[in-house]
Amino acid sequence: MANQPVGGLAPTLRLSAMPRRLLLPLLLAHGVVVLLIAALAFSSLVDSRRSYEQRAQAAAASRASELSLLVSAELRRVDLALQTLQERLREPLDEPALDALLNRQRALLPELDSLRVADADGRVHGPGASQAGAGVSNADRDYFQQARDLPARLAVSEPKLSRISGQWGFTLARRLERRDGSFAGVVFATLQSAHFERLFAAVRLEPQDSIALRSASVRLIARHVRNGGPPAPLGDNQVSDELRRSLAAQPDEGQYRVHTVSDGIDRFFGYRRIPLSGQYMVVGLASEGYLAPWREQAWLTLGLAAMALLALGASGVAGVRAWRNEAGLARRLDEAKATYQDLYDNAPCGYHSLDPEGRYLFVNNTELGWLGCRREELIGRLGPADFFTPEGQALFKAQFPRFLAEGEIHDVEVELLSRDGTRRRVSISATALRDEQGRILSSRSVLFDITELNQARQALRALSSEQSVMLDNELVGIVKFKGGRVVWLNRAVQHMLGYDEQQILGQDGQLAFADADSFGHQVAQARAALQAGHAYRSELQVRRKDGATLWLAVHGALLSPQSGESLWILVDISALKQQQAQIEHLAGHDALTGLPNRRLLDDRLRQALAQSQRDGRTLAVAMLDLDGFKPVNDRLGHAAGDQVLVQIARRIQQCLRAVDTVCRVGGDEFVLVLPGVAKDGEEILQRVLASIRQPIDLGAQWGSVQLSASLGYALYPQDGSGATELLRLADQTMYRVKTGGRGGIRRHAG
Ligand SMILES: Nc1nc2c(ncn2[C@@H]2O[C@H](COP(=O)(O)OP(=O)(O)OP(=O)(O)O)[C@@H](O)[C@H]2O)c(=O)[nH]1
Repeated sequence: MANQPVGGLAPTLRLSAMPRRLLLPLLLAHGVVVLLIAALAFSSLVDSRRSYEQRAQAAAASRASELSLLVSAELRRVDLALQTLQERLREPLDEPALDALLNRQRALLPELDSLRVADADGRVHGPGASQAGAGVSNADRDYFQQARDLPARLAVSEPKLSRISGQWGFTLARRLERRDGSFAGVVFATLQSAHFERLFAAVRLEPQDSIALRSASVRLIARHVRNGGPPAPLGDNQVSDELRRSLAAQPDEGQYRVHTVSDGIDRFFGYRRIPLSGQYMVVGLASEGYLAPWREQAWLTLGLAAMALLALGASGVAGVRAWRNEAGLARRLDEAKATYQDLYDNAPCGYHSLDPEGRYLFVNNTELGWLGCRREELIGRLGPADFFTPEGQALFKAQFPRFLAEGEIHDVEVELLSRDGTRRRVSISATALRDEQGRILSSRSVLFDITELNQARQALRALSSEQSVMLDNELVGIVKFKGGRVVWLNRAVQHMLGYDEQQILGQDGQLAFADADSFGHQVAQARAALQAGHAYRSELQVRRKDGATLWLAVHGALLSPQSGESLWILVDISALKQQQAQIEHLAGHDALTGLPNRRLLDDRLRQALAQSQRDGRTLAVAMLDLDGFKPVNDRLGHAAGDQVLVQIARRIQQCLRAVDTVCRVGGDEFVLVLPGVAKDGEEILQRVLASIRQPIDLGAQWGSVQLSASLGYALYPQDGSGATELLRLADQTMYRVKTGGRGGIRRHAG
């Protein structure tokens, strides 16, 4: 099963997918908007251009109409003149009169190239006619024939090159009739193309606009293009097909658009037929001029569209960058999510979220491992309480109301029982997530495995209790000093010293010492050792509260140089000391009689010698051997012999002074050391022998015995100077007594 998303992080992390999903629609939307703007701009421009074109065509038609009126007015004036002449010439005039009449009329029409009359044969009359073309017949001219054949109408010629002036123009003519109505010729006026060209030049035009006057058969009469262009092919009837088609459909007026062949310029044309002459006024407005505002508008529109597209492009780029950034952010968020998921799942603690019924919503891998379950076995089905031991469940029940009330619990310790029966002690802390009404929606918990901690804690507890027992024992005193004052002590110390705790706390320890000097001496020694980093060991004889003394083995160590705390262990070694004394006593004394033995004799004798050497007084060393002791043993037994020895020893002691020493050095041999004897000390020795000779009562079992002793002695410094020598001399002397009959006393005699 795939890892579930980390509970609280999941909603945030899911946002990261949104920009990626939206990118394509966003780009498409950008594309649509771009197309829309382009389409709008295009459509606007097309509409606008069409409008400009329509306006151009309308303007062309309008201009054509205006100019046709202008030309028509010109022609009408000429026609009026022709009609006037028509009337006046009903009566034949002689040449001079005719010339005068024509001149008067011509003076009124300066635009005319010529105003003449042709007789019925076509011969021209009038001013300048004879010079210009005498004898020439105009009877072949179209206007002549028209005027002759159509009496009521103004005859209009096709454009022609004047035979007289050599200029292009056309002729208007009227029939002349005599009074009887017979044909008398024609009166005709010629207008030069140049006149119309000048007329047209006065019209305000754009540079490439054109104005043309064409005959009824569309031959070019006059043409004006403001900025010139190729020479006009006057008299030519080469026109565009569009014009011909338009004229076929609309002979009086119309519009069309065409690419002018002669100068290659695109124009909107309007034409208007001049009713009087049947000629056509054709005005061409160059698209370049007429569409100039549209072009400006087009540029403006295109500029705005371009700016809009740029802005859109920029926003698109920014959007893509933002997406990239967001994609990067999403990737980082995904990585962070993976990291957190990993942390969540593999954290060294258990995490879970529960629904309000206490069932798992989320659980991490660590906790799953603890429970020995798969995630799908738990989610929505079981809760952690299902894995608690009965004690844990009881604790959970007890804690749950508090959790509901406070919304959190901390460090509740329970035991989890995994599927395989493994017990694991965990510490649970949980917080509740509530809705606005305060109802619990879910809870989040963290569980720490404290199995080892608990074991350590139990071990520590056991150790602590062991330590308490140890510390609280009655035998080993433990006391802690800080700053030279007792800050803690155990009961053993109280028992040892006979003080209660409060009497010792805060004291410096002097109360256990007999005097301030010995205390000060100990403190100085201990301080020196501790400051040198050593433990301090010593055996001290201290004084109890009741005045009794006891021996303590003291072991002190500095706990912390910074705090100056030291711990002291006190062991009551009074009994040990006593035993030591006994052992030492035994080592130096005879076990049966309690008298010093030979080992101690050496010390005592040397001490006595030294003393005698110092004070110059006489030292007597005597060797005493019982007489007939063996028979006591033999007769009464060894035990009786022992009793005899004990009593003899006591008697000797009783005879001696405190400064004297009696040692048992053999079975029934004794050495007596008598320092500072007056004369030779024999008096004391005699008293000893007398004491020995008294009957010895051995009780009902053995009765009494009576013994004597032989004693030989030597004096220091008179007889010898060293201990060995004195002993040897005394021994030799005693043997002499023995051999001399026993039971006597004798001094070594040189
Ligand atoms: N009961 C007893 N007898 C001991 C002890 N030490 C030695 N003896 C005995 O003391 C006796 C000493 O021998 P001797 O000195 O020859 O005995 P004596 O009978 O006094 O002889 P003289 O010195 O020659 O008079 C021996 O029999 C030892 O066995 C002891 O501690 N207790």
